[in-house]
Amino acid sequence: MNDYPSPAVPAVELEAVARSFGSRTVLEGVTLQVARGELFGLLGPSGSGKTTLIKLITGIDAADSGTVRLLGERMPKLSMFQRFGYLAQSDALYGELTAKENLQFFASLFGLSGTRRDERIRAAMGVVDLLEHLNKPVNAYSGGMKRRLSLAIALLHEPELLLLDEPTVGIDPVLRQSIWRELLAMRDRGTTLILTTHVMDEADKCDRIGLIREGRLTAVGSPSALKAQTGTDTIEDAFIALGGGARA
Ligand SMILES: Nc1ncnc2c1ncn2[C@@H]1O[C@H](COP(=O)(O)OP(=O)(O)OP(=O)(O)O)[C@@H](O)[C@H]1O
Repeated sequence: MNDYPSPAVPAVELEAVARSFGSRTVLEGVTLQVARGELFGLLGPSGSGKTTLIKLITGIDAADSGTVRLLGERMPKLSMFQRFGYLAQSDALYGELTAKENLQFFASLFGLSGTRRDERIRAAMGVVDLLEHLNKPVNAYSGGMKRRLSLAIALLHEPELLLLDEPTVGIDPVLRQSIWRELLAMRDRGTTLILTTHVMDEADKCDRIGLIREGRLTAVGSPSALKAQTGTDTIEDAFIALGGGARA
């Protein structure tokens, strides 16, 4: 018996999830299923609860009520840590170390070693176009390079599920396109991807989008279904019609 769930088990299942900080309700009544192999985008104004929701899915944070399941397992659960890749909104890197040393450190956490580790480091750094900067200390990296290195770390162990919080912020348009080609190729190989974005043309590339407003999931559907539902031609107009509004 392997420990992979059957494809019938959703990648992520949220049931009536709620989370508050003090007296402030940040998420309420969030129910959602993301299928395995799906590319799912979370959209919503700044402060609407996207990052909080991603953290609940990773198990970094726990819901106050409701259930969060990841690959069939009730979260939070520490042993699930190797099963997904997570790109946090802010980069968590060791500045004094080189990129390669950072990658080696995370590889050991993910249980990668030997030739496979070296191959994966080169492959992940190739995706983000940083191979020639492998031996540079991270302190000498630009903000965009740090973001790309963080993405390489999230991809390092070829996880079956990737959670990416604003993956292309600070990345130039050319590289953004090549990263998106890779994200779509991963999806086509069966990886589940859940990401947050404020970029409408990125939202358009998702299989389905969930719109969050003030902690509630207000609409879920494919980009074309959301456009049809609102009688709009662009996902940006659909987003506004569905109450997405401007950034707070
Ligand atoms: N640990 C915390 N303690 C208190 N408040 C928090 C905490 N984490 C998040 N919040 C609050 O919860 C709300 C939602 O934050 P969250 O980061 O989930 O929003 P977001 O949709 O990801 O925003 P952005 O698009 O700007 O990243 C915000 O008002 C934020 O201040």
